[in-house]
Amino acid sequence: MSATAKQLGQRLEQQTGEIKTPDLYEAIAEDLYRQGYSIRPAQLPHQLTFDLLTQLQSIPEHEFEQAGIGRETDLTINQFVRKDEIAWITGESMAGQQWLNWAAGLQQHLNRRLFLGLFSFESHMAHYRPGDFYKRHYDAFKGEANRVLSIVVYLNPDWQLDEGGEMVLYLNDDDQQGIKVTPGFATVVAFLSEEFPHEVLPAKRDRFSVAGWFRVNTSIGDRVDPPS
Ligand SMILES: O=C(O)CCC(=O)C(=O)O
Ligand SMILES: [Fe+2]
Repeated sequence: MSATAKQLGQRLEQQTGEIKTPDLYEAIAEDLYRQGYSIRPAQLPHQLTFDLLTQLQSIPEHEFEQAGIGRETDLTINQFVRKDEIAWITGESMAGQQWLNWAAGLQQHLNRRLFLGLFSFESHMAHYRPGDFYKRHYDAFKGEANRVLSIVVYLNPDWQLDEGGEMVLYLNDDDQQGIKVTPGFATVVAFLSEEFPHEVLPAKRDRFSVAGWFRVNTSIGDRVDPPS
């Protein structure tokens, strides 16, 4: 291997291998500061990723629910928009708890570095069967001050490029091309919820992921929002 190819290999490895958790938090903070989103291939701790996959695959089919659109009372199920199935993470499983701890660490880091004022976190596991999709959408709407930061991690070992299932992150309303993210093992994506429309393309195989949203505290008077 020539020196340059070797250097390139090393650089790629640095960009795509597992890195220490504080370094990953900082890398995400810097990406968000610079561009409002962060794409970090294969960088979530691999043991955590593996444990989440094992946990997800152990959930009985009947505990998954058809994913809806919108919040609580106005939640609607629209199979033309999304077709995945989800299970909320409550921290009852060891892997779920470790994930919530990881996310709490990220929340703290981002609040310190970027003053985002993130206040609470909600998260679910998702299963997209072959052919499932989630059409272009925003996770939050401007001015509603609820979901501020979205995060998605992918749990799929050996994902091949021709298996589809990419998440396409669009940089604004007019962007029709977007950035395609392969849902490969331990890849982390974070983005400002109000700024980036995105979609999930259908895949040829089962696609497993964890998605989460950080909220700010929007309580007014004694109306508590978020509820927990
Ligand atoms: O799984 C993904 O890549 C993104 C999922 C998503 O956009 C969502 O659940 O809101
Ligand atoms: Fe989304």
